[in-house]
Amino acid sequence: MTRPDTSLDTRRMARSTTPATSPRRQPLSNGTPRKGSRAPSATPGHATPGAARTPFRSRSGIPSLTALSERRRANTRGVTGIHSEPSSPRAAPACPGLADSLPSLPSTLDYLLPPGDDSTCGSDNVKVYVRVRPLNTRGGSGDGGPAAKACLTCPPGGGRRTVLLADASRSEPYTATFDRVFGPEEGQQQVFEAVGAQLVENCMAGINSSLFVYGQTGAGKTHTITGEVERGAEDGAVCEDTGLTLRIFRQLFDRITEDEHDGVRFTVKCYNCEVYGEEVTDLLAPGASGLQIRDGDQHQGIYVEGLSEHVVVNADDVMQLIQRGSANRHTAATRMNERSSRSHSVFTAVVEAHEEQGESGVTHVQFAKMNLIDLAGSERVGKSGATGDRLTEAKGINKSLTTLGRVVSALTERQQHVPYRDSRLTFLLKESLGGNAKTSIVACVSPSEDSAQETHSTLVFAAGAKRIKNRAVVNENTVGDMKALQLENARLQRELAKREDVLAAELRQHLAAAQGEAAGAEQRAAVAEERQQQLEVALTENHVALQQRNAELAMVKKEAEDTKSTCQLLQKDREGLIDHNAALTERVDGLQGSLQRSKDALRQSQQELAIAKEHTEAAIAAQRAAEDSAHSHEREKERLADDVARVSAELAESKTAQAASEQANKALRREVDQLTSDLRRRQREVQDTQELAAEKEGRLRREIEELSESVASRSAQLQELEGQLASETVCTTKYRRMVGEIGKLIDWAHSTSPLPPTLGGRTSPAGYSSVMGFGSSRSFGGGGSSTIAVSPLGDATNMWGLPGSASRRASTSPSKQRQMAARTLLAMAALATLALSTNAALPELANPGGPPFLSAYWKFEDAETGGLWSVGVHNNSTFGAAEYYEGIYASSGVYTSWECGPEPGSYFAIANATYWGPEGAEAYTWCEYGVVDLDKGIIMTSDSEEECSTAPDHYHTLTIISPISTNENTCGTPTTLPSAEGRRK
Ligand SMILES: Nc1ncnc2c1ncn2[C@@H]1O[C@H](COP(=O)(O)OP(=O)(O)OP(=O)(O)O)[C@@H](O)[C@H]1O
Repeated sequence: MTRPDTSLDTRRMARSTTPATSPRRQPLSNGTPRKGSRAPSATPGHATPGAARTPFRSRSGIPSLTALSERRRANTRGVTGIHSEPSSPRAAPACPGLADSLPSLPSTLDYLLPPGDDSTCGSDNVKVYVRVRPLNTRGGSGDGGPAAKACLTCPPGGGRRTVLLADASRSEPYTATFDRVFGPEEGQQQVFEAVGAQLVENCMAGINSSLFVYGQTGAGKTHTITGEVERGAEDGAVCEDTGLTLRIFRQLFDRITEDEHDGVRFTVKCYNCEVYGEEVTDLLAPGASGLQIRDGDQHQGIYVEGLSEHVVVNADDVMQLIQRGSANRHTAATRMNERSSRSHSVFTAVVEAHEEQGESGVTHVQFAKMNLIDLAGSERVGKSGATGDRLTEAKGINKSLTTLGRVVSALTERQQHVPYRDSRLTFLLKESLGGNAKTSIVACVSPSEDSAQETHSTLVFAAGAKRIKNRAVVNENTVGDMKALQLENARLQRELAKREDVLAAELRQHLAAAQGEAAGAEQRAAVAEERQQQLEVALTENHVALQQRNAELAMVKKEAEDTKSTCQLLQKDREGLIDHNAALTERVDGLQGSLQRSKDALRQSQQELAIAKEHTEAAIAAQRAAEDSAHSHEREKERLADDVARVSAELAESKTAQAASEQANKALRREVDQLTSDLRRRQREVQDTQELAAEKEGRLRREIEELSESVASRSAQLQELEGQLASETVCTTKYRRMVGEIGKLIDWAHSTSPLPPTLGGRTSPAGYSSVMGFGSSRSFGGGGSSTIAVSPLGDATNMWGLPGSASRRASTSPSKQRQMAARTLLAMAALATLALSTNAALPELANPGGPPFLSAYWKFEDAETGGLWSVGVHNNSTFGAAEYYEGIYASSGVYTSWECGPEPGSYFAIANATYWGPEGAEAYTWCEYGVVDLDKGIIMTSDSEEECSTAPDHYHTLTIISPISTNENTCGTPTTLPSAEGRRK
C-alpha cells in the first residue's frame, strides 16, 4: 500500500475527482457482452464484468480513455447494480435478454429508492460475502478433524445468501443474510467471479477497491486470497486452488490488453507489506521494517512511507511478487493451522491509465488503488494452545482485530469518532472502511461444530460490516504539457483582455453617466439657486406689500375711528338739536300757550297778533331749519354707516389678502427651508471638498518640502560644481596665460635674425640634416662630450645650469643663441602646457624606488624653418621628479640654478627640447630644460621675462605632428634612473 504516482498534480486531482455514480440510477446492463469476456455467472444477482460491458468506441473505432472511463464506470455501476438485492421489491428485475435489446434507460424504481437503505446493500455499502470452508480434511487438528460435525448450513430458499448456524450451545439457530454465501463445494473460480472480477472493473474505472478476508484461524482466509501459488507459477497460470489475487491480476492484464491502444497506456505498480505486532514491514524488501503509515492528501490516501514499488506487466510478475511476499510473511504452525499467518498482509496495486488527447498535449489520467488484505486469524488461545511467541502474536492479533471490530461498530453506529488510529491495522484500512473505496469482505468460516463460537463471532462481525458505507470516487485527472498550458494561458489572457476591455467600456459609461449626473445636479442647483433668489425677492416684495397693506389698513382703521368719532360728534349734535328741538317745542308750546293767551289778547290786539304771528312763523321757520338740519344729519349718518360698512368690507378683504399672503409665505418658507437644507448639503459637500483640498494641499506641501530638500541638495551639488567650475576656470586662465607666454616667446624668437649655420653634433633623424645639441650631458644620454652646448641667452652664468657646457659653447652669436634659446623655451612651454592640459594622457615611466615619473615626447614641425622640434616633457605633480633632476644636475655640477625650481607640491613640468634642421638647410639641435609651474608660469633661471617683454607683434606657428612613442629618445632621455645614493653623489 503506497501513494499513487506523485507526478500527478494532486490539486488538479482534487478538482477533477468525480464521485462514483450511484448504481441505483443506472441501468442493470448497458449493452451486449463482448467477445472474449469471462463467462457470466449463473448466480442470480451477480453479474460478470463481461456481461456488463458496453462497446464504447470513438468514430475511429478505437475507444478513447474517456470513453473507456465512461464504459468502465458503466460497467462498474452495472456490476454493483447487480449486487443490489435481487429479491428486494424495489430492485429492477434482471432480465438479461431484454436488457441487451433495450436502450439504457434508468430504472424509475431506482430513482424512487431512498438513499442509504442498508437493507438493500446500496452501492457504497461494504459488500460482505461468507465463505464456508469444507470440514477439515487436510490436517489442522483444531477444527474438528474428519469426524467433526457441521453446524453451519445454507438453508434451501436462501438464494445462497443466508446461513444458518445451529450448534448445541444455542437454543435458537442464528441466521444472517449476506451478499453471497459460498458453500464448501464452491471453488476459487466462483469466488473470483462473484467477488474478484468487480475489483478488476473498479480498477479499470479508476475506483479504489479493497478486499478483506476475515475469520478465525484456519478458516481459509489465505486459501481464499492467495491460495496455491507454487503450481503453475511459470506463466502466471492458475490451478484449481489459485487464490483471488492472481486471478484478479490475470483478468486485470487481460482487460488492460483489450483497452490499451495508441493513445492509452496503463501502468501497474505493486506493493506488499505486513503488520506484525504493530510493526509494518515491507514483504518485498524484508529489511525495511518499522515503516510509518501516513495519511496523505485526498488522492494519496493512506500510504506506507518507504514501501518498495514494483512495476508489473503481466500476471507472472505478480505471481513472483506473491511468492516472495508469502515467503517473507510471518507464519507459524499452530494447533489450528499448520501454516498459520501471524501477521496481517496487505497486497496493493496502483493501476494508472494515461491517455494523451490529440496534439493538445493534454493527458487524461485515471488511477485506482486496489488493496487485497489477508488478515491474521482470530484464535482462542486456550483452544489453539499458543504459548510463548505464538501467545504474544495471538494476543496482538486479537487486539488489532478487536480494534477492527470497534471501528466497524463506530462506523455502523455513525459515531463521531472512529478509532482508526488505535491500531496499525485499522489505520492502514481507514480508506477501505468508510472511505474512498469500494470494499468487499469475505468472512471465512468453518462449518464445524467445534468452531461454532468463532463462526458465530465472525458472522456477527460480517453482518455489522455490511452496514458500513463507503464513498468511492473516480480518481481521474487531466494534466497538460507546456504547450497546452501555454495555449490555455494565452486563451485566458485573451479572455482577461476582453474582460478588461468590457470593464473599461463599462467604467467609461459609468463615468460619463456620473459626469452627466453631476452636470445635471449642478444645473439643477443653479436653477434652484436662481429660484431661491427669485423667491427671496418675491418674499421681500410680499413683505413690503404686506407692510403697505398693513399701513393702509391702519390708515383705514384710523379713518374709521375718525369717522366714528365724527359720527359720535354728529350724534351729540343731533342730540343737542333734538334737545334744542324739544326746547323749541317746549318753547312752541309755551308760545302756543302764549299764542292762546295772545289770541285772547289778539282779539284784543290785532297788532299784537300779527307780531305774535310773525314770531310764530319765525319759530316755524326755525323749526323747519332744525328739521332740515336733522335730516341732513340723518343722511350724513347713513353715509358714515356706508363708509364704516365699506371700510369693514375692505378690512375683511385685507384680512383675506393677509391670510393668502401668510399662506404664500408658508409655502415660500417651506421652499426656503428646502433650499436651505439643499444649501446646507451643498455646504457639507463644499466642506468635504475643502477637506480633500486641504489633504491634497498637505500632500502637495509635503511634496514641496521634499522638492525643497531635493533643491537644497541640488544647490549643494551646484555649489560643488560651481567650485569645480571655478577651479576649471582658474586652470583655463592659467592655460591661457601660458598660451600668451608662448605667443610672447614666439614673437621674441622671430624678432631675431636668420638661423646660424649648422653647428653639427648628433646624428639627425631620417630626412633631417646634422644637428646641434644643447643641454646637459645627461640629456644626450651621456654623450655630453659630443654636444655643443649653447647658452640660450648667450650668458652661461645666467643660464640655469650648464656651467661646464659654457666652456664648450658653440661659435654661435649671442643673438642666434638667444633665438635658439627662445625657440627651445617656446617648444618647452608649448609642451609643458600641453602636458599640463593633458596630464592624464601622459604615460608613467618606471621609477624603481622613486616616485612615479611621467614623460612624453612630441614632434613639432616648425612651419617657418621647415625644421623639426623634438620635445620631451617630464611631468609630475610631486617634488620627486624635480628631486630627480636635482640629483642629475647636482651630480653633473649644474645644480646651481635649481634652487629657484618649483616648490614642493606645486604643479610643474620639466621639458627638454631639440631642434632638428631640415636636410640641406641650416639646422640645429637645440636642447633646453625648463620648469613650468602653473601658478607661476614658466620658471627659468635666466631673466627671460625681460626678454619676453620685447616681443614683436607676429606669431610663430607650431604644428603638432604627432606624439612620438613614449620612450622614443631622440634627445637621450634618461631611462635608467639613478638610485638615491647615486643621486647624492
Ligand atoms: N475452501 C477451502 N477449500 C479447500 N481447502 C481449504 C479451504 N479453506 C481452507 N482450506 C485449507 O485449510 C487450511 C487452512 O487454511 P488457511 O491457511 O487459508 O487459513 P487461514 O484462515 O488463513 O488461517 P490463519 O489465520 O491461521 O492464517 C489450508 O490448508 C487450506 O488449504
